Amino acid sequence: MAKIYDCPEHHRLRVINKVDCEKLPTSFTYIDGYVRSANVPLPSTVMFPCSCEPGSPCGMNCECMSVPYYDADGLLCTDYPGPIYECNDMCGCSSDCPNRVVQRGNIIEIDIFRTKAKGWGASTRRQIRKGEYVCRYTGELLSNAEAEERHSHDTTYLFDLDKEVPDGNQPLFTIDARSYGNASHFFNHSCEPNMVIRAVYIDHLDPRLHELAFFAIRDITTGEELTFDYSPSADNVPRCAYDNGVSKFHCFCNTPRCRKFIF
Ligand SMILES: C[S@@+](CC[C@H](N)C(=O)[O-])C[C@H]1O[C@@H](n2cnc3c(N)ncnc32)[C@H](O)[C@@H]1O
Repeated sequence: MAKIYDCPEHHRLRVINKVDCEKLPTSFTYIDGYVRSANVPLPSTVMFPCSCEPGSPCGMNCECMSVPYYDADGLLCTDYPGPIYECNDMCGCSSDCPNRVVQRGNIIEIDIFRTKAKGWGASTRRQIRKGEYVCRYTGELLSNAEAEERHSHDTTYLFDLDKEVPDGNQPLFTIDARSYGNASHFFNHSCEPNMVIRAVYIDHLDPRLHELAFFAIRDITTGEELTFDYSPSADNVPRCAYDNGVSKFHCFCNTPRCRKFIF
């Protein structure tokens, strides 16, 4: 009973259901950017330009490349865990600068498909190289308090903007992808994922409001499900902590190193 339909309202997403008669929920609206709550300020606009030759791409001597986030092909150096500072509107460098990746937008076409045990999931329509940028995490930009109040029972669509928040401190803002978002709304959890998420700064340097972008951490084959680890620090938590009932979300990622629970 394979059903495949193009979703004009969901941009380039193609929806495939070979499992049941479920259709994509109409409560979800596709957006590539953000819906900003009144409680979220605009980011502070302080930016620093690099000093590269106008019109040419940055070279390895440029101060913005002193931490090489990307290689010459625009692939993320996946061992680098920190935030990425891309060249911005004040920089003179050209649009093909290797330090302008996320800002060029995503070019990977993604299918939404019905999984057997995890609801909807997302897969790639073409091969993705290790380090390749996949897409941003988009949705409603809320204050952390607003997000907690809305979804205290199920936080799986919430992404705290906490990449620069010291351990133990609360982030100020959160992205909620439950009702608005792009293909990342459908990214499921895996204990052995094929993507990571990184903080990215493009047109501002406000640490409270960094962007979030997904990158492949290994080569991904055509048709493969796109996944990330919802709880990466849980790798260090002994399984007995889950067995003792601390966690409640069962994981069906079905990978050899599955932790059995998402969190
Ligand atoms: C952010 S949503 C992902 C998209 C979702 N599958 C859907 O149908 O819209 C997170 C939800 O997907 C399901 N999910 C994601 N990863 C899972 C996994 N590894 N095992 C079981 N359920 C999973 C859970 O229901 C979770 O609350």
